[in-house]
Amino acid sequence: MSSTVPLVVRLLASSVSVANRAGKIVRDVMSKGELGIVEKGKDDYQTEADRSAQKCIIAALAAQYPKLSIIGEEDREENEPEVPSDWLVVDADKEVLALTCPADLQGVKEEDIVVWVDPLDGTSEYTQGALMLKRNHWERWKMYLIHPLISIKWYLSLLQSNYGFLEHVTVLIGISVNEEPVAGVIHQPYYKTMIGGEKKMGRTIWGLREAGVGGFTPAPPPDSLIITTTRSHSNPLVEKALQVMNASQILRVGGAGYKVLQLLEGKASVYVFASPGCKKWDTCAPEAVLAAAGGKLTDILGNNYKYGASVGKPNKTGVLAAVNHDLHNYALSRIPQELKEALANK
Ligand SMILES: Nc1ncnc2c1ncn2[C@@H]1O[C@H](COP(=O)(O)O)[C@@H](OP(=O)(O)O)[C@H]1O
Ligand SMILES: [Mg+2]
Ligand SMILES: [Mg+2]
Ligand SMILES: [Mg+2]
Repeated sequence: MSSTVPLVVRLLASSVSVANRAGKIVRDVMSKGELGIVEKGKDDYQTEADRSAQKCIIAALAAQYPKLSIIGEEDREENEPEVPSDWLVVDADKEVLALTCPADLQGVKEEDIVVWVDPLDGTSEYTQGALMLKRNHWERWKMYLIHPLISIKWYLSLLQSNYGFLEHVTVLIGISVNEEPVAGVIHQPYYKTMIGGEKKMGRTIWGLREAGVGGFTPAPPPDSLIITTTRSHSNPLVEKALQVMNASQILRVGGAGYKVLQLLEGKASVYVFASPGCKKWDTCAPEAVLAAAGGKLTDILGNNYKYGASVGKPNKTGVLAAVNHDLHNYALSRIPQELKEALANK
């Protein structure tokens, strides 16, 4: 890899390749069927896929960039055992390597960078997707017994709905400099495309400040106000903020990464989550990619989160994001003062 390429660009290119490998780990754990679920707290789970994908990302990046600060969602063991050699990805995405680095980031050193890693965003959807897949095998056989034609149709529709859950899962790598997210990767392990009649699993979306975004086709926001929000972590405050938006539709999906993808692809106008619960690793990469596409992610009060190594990890005052600044302003103007205060005083 050419050392004339500025560090931030090289690190983003490496992160794209590492996220692809981590996505394969996420799929492999699911196919083996042994999820190894651990309950970390209320509505907060971890699986073997979260643990292994994080080990892969951190080991691969630390081996190439030893002075980086890397913060991952999952706890690390005191003496981490060595990872399999094929997890130590050294490739770097060629398209990203060719990007022009913003002038003020050209001299950035490893010591100036904090990388936020969410090895698997949407763990609830990952575990529920697995459960439904298991149930479907049984459902399939039951339906074959009843009527072969009906069963094929039903089975296909059931498969689609399961597949929909797994599509919410993403791998997030966010790169911050001077506390600000400047670049990021959102990898979607279960995104399916057909290339020349062959099925390809997974896609990787990236963004770099001033250079733009890649890995997908951006689309304008929908004509009417469509909100995207949590599927598995709602509460009365979250619902109150949804009511005041006066939206034509509310989409309830998993993961901060997936909700931001919905904004970028024109499926939703605004992402509203008026509650603590998300952490810096949930929002660093999505915020960077969204900003590179001209959008904005803040807390519910309209303030930016900071991503330095010593900041508190929880995003206590929620998330408000939109694909452009006008929509963000509109959504912010709809949030009543008492709701802002309720979150600020939590
Ligand atoms: N009340 C809560 N408790 C724990 N985690 C929460 C939470 N609310 C949101 N999160 C975390 O924020 C991310 C997005 O949440 P949601 O899908 O509900 O929008 C998820 O990340 P992970 O899946 O990486 O843990 C989720 O765990
Ligand atoms: Mg989690
Ligand atoms: Mg997450
Ligand atoms: Mg996670």
